[in-house]
Amino acid sequence: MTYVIGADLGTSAVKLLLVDQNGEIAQEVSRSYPLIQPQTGYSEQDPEVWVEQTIAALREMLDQFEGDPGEIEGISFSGQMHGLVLLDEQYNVLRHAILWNDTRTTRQCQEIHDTVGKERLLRITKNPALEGFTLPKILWVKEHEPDIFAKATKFVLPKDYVRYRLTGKLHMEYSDAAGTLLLDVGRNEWSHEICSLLDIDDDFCPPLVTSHDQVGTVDARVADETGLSEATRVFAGGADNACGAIGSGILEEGKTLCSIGTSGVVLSYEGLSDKDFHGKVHYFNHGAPEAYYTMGVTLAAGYSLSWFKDVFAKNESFDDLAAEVGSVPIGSNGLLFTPYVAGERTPHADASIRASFIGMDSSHARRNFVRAVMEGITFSLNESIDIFRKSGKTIDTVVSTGGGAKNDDWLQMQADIFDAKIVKLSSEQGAGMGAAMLAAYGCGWFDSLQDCANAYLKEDKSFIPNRDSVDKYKKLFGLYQDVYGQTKELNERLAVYRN
Ligand SMILES: Nc1ncnc2c1ncn2[C@@H]1O[C@H](COP(=O)(O)OP(=O)(O)O)[C@@H](O)[C@H]1O
Ligand SMILES: O=C(CO)[C@@H](O)[C@H](O)COP(=O)(O)O
Repeated sequence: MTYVIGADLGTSAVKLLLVDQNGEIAQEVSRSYPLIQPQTGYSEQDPEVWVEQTIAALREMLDQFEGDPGEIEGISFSGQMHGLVLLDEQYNVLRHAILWNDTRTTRQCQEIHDTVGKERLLRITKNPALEGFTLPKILWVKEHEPDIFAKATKFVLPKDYVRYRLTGKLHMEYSDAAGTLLLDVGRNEWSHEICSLLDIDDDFCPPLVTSHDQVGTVDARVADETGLSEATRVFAGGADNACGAIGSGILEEGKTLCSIGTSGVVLSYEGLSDKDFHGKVHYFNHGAPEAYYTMGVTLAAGYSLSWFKDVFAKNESFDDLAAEVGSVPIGSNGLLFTPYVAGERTPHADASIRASFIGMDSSHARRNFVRAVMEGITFSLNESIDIFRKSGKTIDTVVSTGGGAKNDDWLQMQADIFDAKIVKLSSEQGAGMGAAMLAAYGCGWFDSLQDCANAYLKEDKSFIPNRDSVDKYKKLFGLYQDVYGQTKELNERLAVYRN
C-alpha cells in the first residue's frame, strides 16, 4: 500500500493525517501549541515551536507506522493563513510570527487604503485592507521595529516556513499568497504596483508555485529525526481554508463549506476571479487549479468556546463541556452571546468590538452559557450565509468541518440556524484531508482533484433543519444582529481599560 501525509498547521495544533491510496485514514496525530498574547489585540506564535511540534508529530506517526517509510510517497501542507514570518538573509526567523487574529494594525490598514486607494486595492487584490492580512503586519514591523525590519530579506506564511524547514526550499503558493494583500489575484503574480507604492522590495516576496507543485523532497536531517524516507516528495499545499474546501469537495459552483476551527468560515466556490462582492467577503485563489473562493470569517468561532472552556472548565474536555447542550432549549433561556472575544471580521470589520452575554438571569446554569456561546458563534457564521444569499447564491446544503463538527448538537444547530442541510464527512479534518489530496494528486494518483474527491470523500451523517427550530432561530437572529450596533460605542469607551 502507498500513503500520503496531510499536515494541517492550525492555530491550536498541528494535525497530521496518514491517508492510504484508497483515501482511508490510517493514522491521525496531533500536537498543540499556545497562542502568545502579550497585550490585547496581539496574537503571536513562535515558528520554531511549529517546527518542533510538526517534527515530533511526524516522529510519533512514523514510530507507529508498520509499513516501510518508502511507502509514504508524498506530504503536503495546509496552514493557518496570513501569519507574518520574517526571515533574514540566511532565512533565520527574526521575530515571533504575527498571526491572522492579531488586530494591532488598524492604522496600517488606513495607510494602505490612503496610499494605494481603496478601489485600486480591491481591483488588484480583490480584498480591502483588514487587520488580519499580512501586508499591514509588514508595515507595522517596519514602523515599530525598524532594526528587525532592516534585517528582513523575505517574508513567508506559517506553513511555508515549516515546509522550508522540512525541505530547505523556500516558496509560497497562490492560495496563501492571496491572503497577503500583495498578490494580483486575477493575474497570479505579485503586485509590483502595491509593493512599490508601499516601498517594499519585489525580492521581499518569495517565489510562487501552485498548490500541487512538488517543491522538493524530505531533507536528510529531517528524515533522520522523523523516520520519513528522503525520497518522500513534498508538495506546496494550500491555505487552510483552500485545503478545507478541497477536503470537503468544494470544487464546483454551488458548493458551500462551514468550518469551525479557531476561526469560523463560510466559504463558497467561485469559477471566476472577476465577480464583485464589493469587499464584503474575502475573495481568494483556491488550491484547485484556476479556481477561486469567497468567504466570510468569524474571527473567534471555536476560539470563543475554547476561551470559555479555559476560563470556566479548564480541565474538562470539549465533549464534557458540551454534554448538556442538547437539553437546553433554543435561545438558551434568554441568553444571547456575540463571539467578539478577539474583535470581528465579517460582516463587521472591527478590531475594537468585544463579546457580550446579553440577558443573564439568576436561573442560568453553565449549560445555558455553553449553548449561548455555540449559538452566538453560529449566528455570526449565519451573517456570512446571509451575505451570500443576498448576493444571489442558493445555499441549501453546507458541508461542515473543523473541530466544531465533532459535536452533533452543534451540527443540528447549524442546520437550524442556516436553514440548510448540514453534511458531515467521515473525517472532520477537511483541511488535513485537502492537504493529503494535494499530495495524492501531485503524486499522479488521480487525473484531477475532483477525481480524488470522488474516491476519498465519504458522507458520514447529515442534519436536516427542523421547521419549528428554524422559525425560532430566525427571530433570535434578528435580536443577535442588533447587539453589535448597541454595544459598539460602549466597547470603544471600554477599550482604554484593556491591557
Ligand atoms: N469535541 C468538540 N466539540 C465541540 N467543539 C470542539 C470539540 N473539539 C474541538 N472543538 C472546537 O474546535 C476548535 C479547534 O478546531 P480545529 O479545527 O482543530 O482548529 P485549528 O485548525 O484552528 O487549530 C476548538 O477551539 C473548539 O472550539
Ligand atoms: O484568517 C483566516 C482566514 O482569512 C483564518 O481562517 C485562518 O486561516 C486560521 O484558521 P484556523 O486555524 O481557524 O483553521
